[in-house]
Amino acid sequence: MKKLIKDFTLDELKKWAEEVGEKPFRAHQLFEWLYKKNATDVNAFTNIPIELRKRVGEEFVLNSLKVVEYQSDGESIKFLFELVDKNAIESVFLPYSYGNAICISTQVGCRMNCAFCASTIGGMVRNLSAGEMVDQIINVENVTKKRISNVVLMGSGEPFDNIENVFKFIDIINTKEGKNIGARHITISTVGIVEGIYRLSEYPKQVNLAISLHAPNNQLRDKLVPINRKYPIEEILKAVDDYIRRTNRRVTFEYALIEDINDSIECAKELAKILSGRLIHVNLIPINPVYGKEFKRPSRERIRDFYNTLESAGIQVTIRRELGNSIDAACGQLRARHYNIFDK
Ligand SMILES: C[S@@+](CC[C@H](N)C(=O)[O-])C[C@H]1O[C@@H](n2cnc3c(N)ncnc32)[C@H](O)[C@@H]1O
Ligand code: SF4
Repeated sequence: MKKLIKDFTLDELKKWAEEVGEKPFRAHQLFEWLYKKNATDVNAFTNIPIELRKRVGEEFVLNSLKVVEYQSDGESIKFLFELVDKNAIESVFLPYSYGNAICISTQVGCRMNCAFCASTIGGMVRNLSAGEMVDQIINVENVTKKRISNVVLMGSGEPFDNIENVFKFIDIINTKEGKNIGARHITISTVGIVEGIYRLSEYPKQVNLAISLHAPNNQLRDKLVPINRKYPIEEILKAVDDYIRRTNRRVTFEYALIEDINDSIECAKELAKILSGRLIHVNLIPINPVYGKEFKRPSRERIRDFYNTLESAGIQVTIRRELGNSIDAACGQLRARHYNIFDK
């Protein structure tokens, strides 16, 4: 079976070149075509000898994704891709004033079972490889004709449930000869897998960390985020403190606001209390309604009151700019609809 060429780091591709009797600089040339020029057809590699081009074509898949559909709301664009094995994944292109961001998927589905998330409907199918994550960037750039400067791992899947491939992906996109995307422009969002947070503290690249908290106490979080029973809030905060101590980097806490569930002033006060004194920032996300789930978005006033309570308690807080609401933006919805997962 053919391998995906974007699963290879530069060093691995150099090794491959040597194994087939070529000079290591050929790997640099291949990287240039794949990541600087976003080429997906081996015939375009004009500075590579024809024999070697033939070999690359025989041994490797150059593009692992097919664009099935994309929807735009005038700003963001949501993509549905088909993988070589016919599974489907989503990515979202988000233009910001500071540059273009992409929200990528790290798994087909997710096994964490969060109550309000469409990604987990239908369960976890498989991990994505590093190259399949890289290809989300390449394909979105090729369709939009825009360069991506920021990457958030906030699509379907739990990045720390697929940590080796995620670190390899970061290596490939961060490499100067690859996409050359700065580590500080890459954000990993986790449901709070504690071992992953400790691994990230030791990871040499300065990527950002976001924690999906969504509740100020274990009683409520157990219901919304079932993996909390394994990794309760106090264990997550311990790991976050360790991360901040070692990296001196600010951590973001994501809090999806759900009407009458976690949006009371009491919840805001409790949240401020457990987070205060840390180098952190809270990002409030008014929940995206998910087909078949009962959760509702709070009123503007209630969101504002929650925000004000945190701010007056000295917590740095923002409300997420709502891009892509009209396009099934809640992660996993496009894919779930594609496969009629909602009806199963
Ligand atoms: C889809 S997850 C992927 C990354 C990782 N698994 C996590 O939970 O952080 C990215 C973010 O989207 C949030 N999310 C999931 N479903 C949502 C919904 N219906 N509305 C708003 N945010 C949602 C998650 O809680 C998380 O903060
Ligand atoms: S919110 Fe994240 S961890 Fe939870 S089910 Fe969705 S993708 Fe998985």
